[in-house]
Parts: sequence; structure tokens; C-alpha cells
Amino acid sequence: MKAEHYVGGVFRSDGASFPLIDPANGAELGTVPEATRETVDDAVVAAKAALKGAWGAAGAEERAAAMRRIADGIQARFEEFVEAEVADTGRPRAFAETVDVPRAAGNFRAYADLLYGRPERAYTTRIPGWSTGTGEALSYTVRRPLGVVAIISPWNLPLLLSTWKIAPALACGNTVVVKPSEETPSTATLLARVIDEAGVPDGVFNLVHGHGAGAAGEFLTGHPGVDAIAFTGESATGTAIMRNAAAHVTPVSFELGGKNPALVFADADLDAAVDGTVRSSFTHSGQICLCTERVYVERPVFDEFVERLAARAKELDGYGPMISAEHRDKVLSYYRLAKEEGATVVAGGGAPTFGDARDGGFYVEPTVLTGLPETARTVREEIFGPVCHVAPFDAEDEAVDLANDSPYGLASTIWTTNLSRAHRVAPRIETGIVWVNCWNLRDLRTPFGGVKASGIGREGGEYSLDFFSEPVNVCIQI
Ligand SMILES: NC(=O)c1ccc[n+]([C@@H]2O[C@H](COP(=O)([O-])OP(=O)(O)OC[C@H]3O[C@@H](n4cnc5c(N)ncnc54)[C@H](O)[C@@H]3O)[C@@H](O)[C@H]2O)c1
Ligand SMILES: O=C/C=C/C=C(\O)C(=O)O
Repeated sequence: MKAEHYVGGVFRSDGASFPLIDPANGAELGTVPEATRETVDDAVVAAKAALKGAWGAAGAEERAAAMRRIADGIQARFEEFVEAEVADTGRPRAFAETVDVPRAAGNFRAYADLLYGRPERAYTTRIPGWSTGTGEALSYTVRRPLGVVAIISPWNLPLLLSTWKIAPALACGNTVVVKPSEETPSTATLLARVIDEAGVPDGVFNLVHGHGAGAAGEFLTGHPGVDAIAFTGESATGTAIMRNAAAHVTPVSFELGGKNPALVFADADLDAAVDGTVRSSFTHSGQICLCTERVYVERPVFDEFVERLAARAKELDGYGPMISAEHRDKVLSYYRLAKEEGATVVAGGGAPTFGDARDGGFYVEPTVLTGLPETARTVREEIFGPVCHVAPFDAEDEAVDLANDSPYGLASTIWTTNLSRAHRVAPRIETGIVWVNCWNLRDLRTPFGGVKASGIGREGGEYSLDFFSEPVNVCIQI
């Protein structure tokens, strides 16, 4: 798979290039072109021009039809997408087959359906006898595209998370310039092929590859021609982008980091809670922003929960690597820090050896820790690996306080069979998403996003359409 830029309907690979590394064995997969300031500028200019062309004039039905063709195109190249995502990330094949690729196609279908259901999202209000001016008026609201949207995505769910923004942006009639993570350029390049083949007008979808700080990401988010920025990634990167965007007061939608808590009450179905926490802490080797890194367990079931979770963590096999040597080193540095901070390592805590090609890859062991104070860096900072710290609690209020004592607020999970408790506790947790007796169960129409350092705004269903379009009120005096 050769990574290429796609600008104004043309594939090109100008700029210096950098190597793409297979995280499963450390081998070089190919090279990626690094977009220059000129490449980014060309992309923004092409996107701006496309707003004035056929795409700008297209009705909702036409845009929805184009998005369905894109979904069909992803489906038609299903195998290629799976292979590209597996090669870039080292993730288990089944994960790409059941999550990444179907969800990417699903993102385009979901927003095509939403769009077609309510074509122009126009609301009409006539309120007799009410006006701050003179006489009566008819007001109606039209939704206008924002213009050129910059989409910056991370490496952990490359295709899923970029299409989660591309689809609603296109649904609302915007044009986009996408910069995927430098670690995972391949499925974005394939998507450009699909969009090219789907007959979407030139310049509507543009793709530039490259790094973030001081490079393509920064050139794009600081570009005066960009009308909005949708970003998923680390909270610190969000700060840098916001600073850059401030120069042009560019609106942002941010999905950032987390340090997600799970609360296990003594009345929980313990089998389900253990099973759920194995999934929530270790799926994709903990490299999902929604993964649990803090588990609080009511004291009567604490010992049994820890013992069972640790046993399951030790049995895990077939898991994927960290995305890069650098990220592997970061996660291992937290494993060491945890020990220095006084943790008891009840499972994992190091890097595995396999005796095969994987030893050249970037693997770490699924790890369960206990015994740390809440002030420990290991308990406060996002690690983004297959690791959780488990601590006991004695009362419901204490559990809520522990969950909320974090700079982050993305997702949480409550395990209880007490219905009243579930409803009582859920709204008190300061996270954008609260799951009860489940994890990562996603209805694409629901609001998705975080509070505190975990993000700004919500995406999903109508919430995405609200971000990616601008309500304009038209008032006519009668
Ligand atoms: N809240 C969510 O929905 C969500 C989802 C997935 C991942 N994440 C978070 O993403 C992080 C992991 O992903 P990552 O390591 O790729 O994140 P990252 O912030 O390092 O990079 C994300 C993207 O931003 C670009 N970038 C980096 N610096 C930039 C800059 N100064 N200006 C413009 N662009 C820049 C990168 O090139 C990449 O494309 C974790 O913190 C995780 O929690 C959040
Ligand atoms: O990494 C963070 C985001 C995850 C989102 C999903 O898994 C999803 O939207 O299904």
C-alpha cells in the first residue's frame, strides 16, 4: 500500500518521505510522503474552490447518494481495507473485520440516512404578537455548511475515527482536508481511492499526510482558509491546536484523552463485571480512548474481583502490539513508574517474549496493578496501554468522588444489579458517556464526547450535524 496525498482530485506524493513501520515486527512497510506548507495550501485552496462548484450546489439527496456510493466502495474493497489497517496497526485481523471497516462504511450510511431524513434542516417559527421590533415576523432557520473543515485523526482507530468526522462533514455540504496520523496513513489513502471512484467532485475530499507539530497538522490548523477543525487525539495536542486556531477564531470539535473509571458495586453480577473489565481495559491492547484505566471495587468483592481479573489478564493471548517503539517505551515507563510509586503488580508489568517475529514488534503485557494512592501519577495520567489500577471503596458517595477526581472525563462504566443505584449514580459521574453493565455499546445517533480535559463538544447523529453546519436565522417582517 503506497501512501499518497489526494489534492483537488489528483494523487501525488510530493515532499520528503518518512518510513512506515509495522508494529507487529518492526519491519519497514514502505514510505509516507510528508506534506509541505504548499501541499497543505493547495488542498485548502482546492477545498475552497469545490464549495463553489457542483458540491456546493448539490441537494441533500445528491450528497446522500454520493455517501452511499462511498460506503459501497469501502465494502467492495473490504479485504484491502482490512489488510491495510492490520499492516499499519498490528491489530488482530478479526478486530479490523468486525469493527474498523464495517463501522467506516456504517458511518457514511448513518449520516446519509440522517441527512436524507431531514434534507435542509430548516425550522420555521411564526410567533404571533411577539417581537421586540414593530409588528409580527416570520423567522426561519437555515443550516449552512461551515466551509472547509480540517479533520485531524489519531492512529488508534484510523479509519473508524476519521470517517466518523468525514461523513457528517460531507453530509452538511462542507469540503474537507484530512490529515491522518503519520503512523497510520494507509486506509486514508484507500478511502481517497474509493471517493475518487465514487465520482465525488474534485476538491471535496482532500488528503494530506505528514506529522503534526511544526508540520502538516500545524500548517492545516493554522491555515486562514480553514473554517472549522475536528480533531481526535491527545489533550496536549488539543491545547496546541486551540492555540493555533485562536489566530483565526476557528471553531473546534475535540475528542481528547481519558483516564476512564469503572465502578464495581458489591451487588454487581461479578462474572459480567470481570468479563466487561477484561474487554474495557484490554481491547486493542488498551489503545481505545474509551478503555478503562481505573477500577474501583466495593470492598466485600475487592479481593475476588482482583484475583479473577488478574487470572484473565495472564491468560490473554493473540493481542496486538503498541503502535510504535516510542509508545511501547512510554507504556513500559509507566509500568516502571507504578513499581516506584509502590504498586503491587498482580498481572503482567513487562514486555512479553514470543520466540518468533513478534519479538521485533512493540508488545507489552496486559497489566493489573493495585495498592497505589490516588495521587500517584500512574493513577492520574493517561497511559493508553493494556493496564488498569484496581482500588477498593466503601460507600457509593466515595465511589462517585473517586471516579470524578480526575482531570479527564470521557467515559465511565458502572457495574450493579440495583436499578435505582444505576440511575442515581450515572448522572453524577463527570464523563460524557456512562455505560451501565456494558462497555463501548455504541448507537451512532447518541452524543459522543468528553468533559473537562477530554474534549469540547459532542459528535454523533444530530450532534455532529450541529457542529458541521451553521444555523442562520432569517427574519421577515409581515
Ligand atoms: N476522545 C476520543 O474520542 C479519542 C479517540 C481516540 C483517541 N483519543 C486520544 O488520542 C490519543 C492517541 O492518539 P495519538 O497519539 O495519535 O494522538 P496525537 O494527539 O499525538 O495525534 C493525533 C493527530 O494530531 C496530529 N498532531 C499532533 N500534533 C499536532 C499539532 N501541534 N497540530 C496539529 N496536529 C497535530 C498528529 O499528527 C495526529 O494526526 C490518546 O490520548 C487518546 O485518548 C481520543
Ligand atoms: O478511541 C476512541 C474512540 C472510540 C470510538 C469507538 O470505538 C466507536 O465510536 O465505536
